[in-house]
Amino acid sequence: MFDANLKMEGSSGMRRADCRGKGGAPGFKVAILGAAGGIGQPLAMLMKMNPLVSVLHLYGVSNIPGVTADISHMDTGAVVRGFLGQPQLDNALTGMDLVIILASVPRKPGMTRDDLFTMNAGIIKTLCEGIARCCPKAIVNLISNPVNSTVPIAAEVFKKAGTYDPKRLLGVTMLDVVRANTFVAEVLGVDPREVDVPVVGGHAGVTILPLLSQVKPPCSFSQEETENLTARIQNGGIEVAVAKDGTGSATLSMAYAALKFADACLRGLRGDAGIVECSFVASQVTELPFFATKVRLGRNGAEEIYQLGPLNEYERAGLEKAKGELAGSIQKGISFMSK
Ligand SMILES: NC(=O)C1=CN([C@@H]2O[C@H](COP(=O)(O)OP(=O)(O)OC[C@H]3O[C@@H](n4cnc5c(N)ncnc54)[C@H](O)[C@@H]3O)[C@@H](O)[C@H]2O)C=CC1
Ligand SMILES: O=C([O-])CC(=O)C(=O)O
Repeated sequence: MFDANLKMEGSSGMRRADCRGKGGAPGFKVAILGAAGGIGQPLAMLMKMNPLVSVLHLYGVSNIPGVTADISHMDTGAVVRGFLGQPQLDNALTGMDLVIILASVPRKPGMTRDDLFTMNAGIIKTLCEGIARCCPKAIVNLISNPVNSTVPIAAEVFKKAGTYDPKRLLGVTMLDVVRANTFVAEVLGVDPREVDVPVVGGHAGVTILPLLSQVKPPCSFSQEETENLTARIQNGGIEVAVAKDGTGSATLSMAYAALKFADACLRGLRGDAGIVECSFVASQVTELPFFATKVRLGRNGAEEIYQLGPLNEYERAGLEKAKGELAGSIQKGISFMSK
């Protein structure tokens, strides 16, 4: 019964799914890798609701048939197809415009994101080799932790394959921005949708650097508010992982943030003007080869990378700490690929 979508690779179920797709709305082809996990399931649902998506490929190593069948019953435009296990990776990726990578292991309380390196580095390498083979022009949204190291790993894989385009590889730090907007709005007593906090650096601990002096609408915070807000934004991941008591890390807010970022990338691909979001990308803003700042998203990915803007003394000190930790995490990713 399920197999409407899984057996579809070469079965009558596939033919049914394809037929339904033929009259589908024009739009982009999106693959989610790790689609049956904690973030993957709600993200798959949100992407199925996104009118910019015409084809949605769900790839993973377990539970893909059920998630695919379930999502495919939603009466929205995107055609959904499931792909289970590494032998189906290439089919999942072929022809994709945007690939969102979640596949990996999340952390538990007491672990740092870096503790995930050993488990996740090899997974990211394999998936990126697939992207280089099957959809080298796709925009890649890399969510799997530790982002500060997985993005350099992905860059090295693409360089090795001769497909590297730094504009198309985007580390997702959107959840830091989402959290910053929410926590700042709480302090200001305003609607979070009216708040815009740039968060720069990377995606772990002190490398997450909210620029509270650049909040829009313009506002000011006491030193105590600045320190508390910065600490809460930097520790947002721990706050959720501790509350989940060992059962996982942030999934629902991350799916929301991933949708927000992927939608911005798709609007950029469509040619919309003025799409600006924060992302961890190859960068010359600092002496480090990768750094998160605001970037302008366009038909080719991150087409323009913005400078940091004026920093106050507290932020300048935060920047030095962030760069110290980031340098090691980036090097760890690069070294993994040179072994
Ligand atoms: N960038 C960010 O802001 C955030 C990143 N994350 C990270 O996102 C990642 C996913 O988190 P969750 O969805 O909560 O984890 P999860 O464990 O619930 O889901 C991960 C999925 O990946 C699949 N998977 C594992 N190995 C795979 C492989 N070799 N090939 C394909 N699929 C594979 C698993 O079967 C599972 O379905 C973690 O690395 C987590 O740390 C989480 C929250 C925020
Ligand atoms: O904290 C974690 O492990 C997951 C994550 O990256 C976040 O929630 O920001």
